[in-house]
Amino acid sequence: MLNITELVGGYGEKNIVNNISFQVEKGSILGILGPNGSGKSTLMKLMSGILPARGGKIEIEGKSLADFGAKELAKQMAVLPQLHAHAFSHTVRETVSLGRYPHQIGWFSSWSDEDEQAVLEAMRLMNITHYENTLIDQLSGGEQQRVFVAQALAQNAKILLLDEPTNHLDINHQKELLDTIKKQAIEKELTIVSIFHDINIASIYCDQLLLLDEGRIVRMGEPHEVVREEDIEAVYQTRISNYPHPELPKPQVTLLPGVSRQAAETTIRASDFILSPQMVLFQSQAPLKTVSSAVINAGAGWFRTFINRHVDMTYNIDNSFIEMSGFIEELGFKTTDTVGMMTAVRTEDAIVKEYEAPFGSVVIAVTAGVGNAVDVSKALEREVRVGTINTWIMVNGNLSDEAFIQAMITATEAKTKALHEEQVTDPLTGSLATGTSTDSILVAATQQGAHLPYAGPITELGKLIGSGVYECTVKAIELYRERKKAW
Ligand SMILES: Nc1ncnc2c1ncn2[C@@H]1O[C@H](COP(=O)(O)OP(=O)(O)OP(=O)(O)O)[C@@H](O)[C@H]1O
Repeated sequence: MLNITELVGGYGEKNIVNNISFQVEKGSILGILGPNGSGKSTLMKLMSGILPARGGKIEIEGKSLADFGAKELAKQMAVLPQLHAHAFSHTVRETVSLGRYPHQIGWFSSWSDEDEQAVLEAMRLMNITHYENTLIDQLSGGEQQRVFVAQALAQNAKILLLDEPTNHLDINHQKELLDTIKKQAIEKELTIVSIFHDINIASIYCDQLLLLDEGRIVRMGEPHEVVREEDIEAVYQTRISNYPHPELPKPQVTLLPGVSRQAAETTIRASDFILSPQMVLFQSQAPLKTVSSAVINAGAGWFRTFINRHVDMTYNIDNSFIEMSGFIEELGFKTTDTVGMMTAVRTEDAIVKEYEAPFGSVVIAVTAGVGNAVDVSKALEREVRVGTINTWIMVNGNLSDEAFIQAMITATEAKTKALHEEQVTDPLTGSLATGTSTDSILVAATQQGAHLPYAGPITELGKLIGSGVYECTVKAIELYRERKKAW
């Protein structure tokens, strides 16, 4: 375990690092974050003993750094510095072999099998074995970086201090290198401290993060405790936004640019919806922020083309995503820019209406087939039959995340109320239906104009969504029934 207590140090008259205390457990990675000049490299230099501390303690397994001889310390701690000065050129193998110097005895070479194995293993881990006889000077920056990490690994020290290990590396090599380092930390119980400029990568790979500003700790803890909008914005003095990693509980940040091309002013109009037997189509001038349960591009994203495609009742394709993508591309649209839904209902019968309010307006579009409606409270007792009500809520306004979710709740309640009003029953249970078995919903917004933080029925927006979805769903059901009668 590495234990730092009230560490102070700097250059000349000035203390750069002030009163820093933390511990790093075996098998874990601590990431150091902080803006340029915040003292990250100085802290590393103090921890490695390259720069003598002016106050505080650095202990490895309870033993003070000052009590280690140089070679003894090098067996405990390997350092990957930020800059590599080469007085003369070595081959890759020679450079990696330098990592073994703490293990050499006496003045004359005592190269052992263990040394050889450590060098081969380090080159293998960093995937540089094929360069072993190449001169360092002839490698790219990223390749050189992997050689220096290999040198640190060959040292077989229990503590690794890394200053921007992924500097110069492309995204795949960043991942490869950090996967390897993480694996080594876990399997060999290494203690790793690393400086990162990339907050997202640090969040993904580190167990603990330490955020430095002007030589002091602003915050330390697990990534969710440190990668917070307020702290990152204050320390880096830039606007950012937090978002969740799609697969891991590791918060991520993204920049909010100070300069960007002004988005074209966009208004969603019911009159711009095109209804045909093939589909309901709406194309926006600018991308709309969208959350949906569509077949194509479900979830959250920004899209310009919105399709509710008519398919035959018998449509049953294993990979509907690929088939639907083909349909979209054949029409000349881009799948990456399109939200696509399907329905067996006649799409030319879609109900599309526009509702005005002081804040802006909402366009609701509904297709409803209720022949196989479902009483969801009895869903466990009944077999599943396909049926679809597709509801789109498109808002000329700027919605918060809460508003997107509340819009879905409000719309779902309004849909169910419409089914009750129309006395739609579940054909299998005979009770009042609440929806159908594969209903889909979409909320999209221009994110321009009025800020709309909420969309429950207590708000103007919620009132429009509630009454609009109710009205459109009632009309869509009535039209669906008329068509059925006519057949
Ligand atoms: N050898 C030195 N002599 C005097 N001052 C130094 C020396 N090295 C660094 N400094 C100063 O110490 C402060 C902290 O520098 P340090 O390199 O530790 O920051 P850092 O957080 O690693 O920055 P970066 O992200 O730019 O690498 C800076 O103001 C820097 O000018």
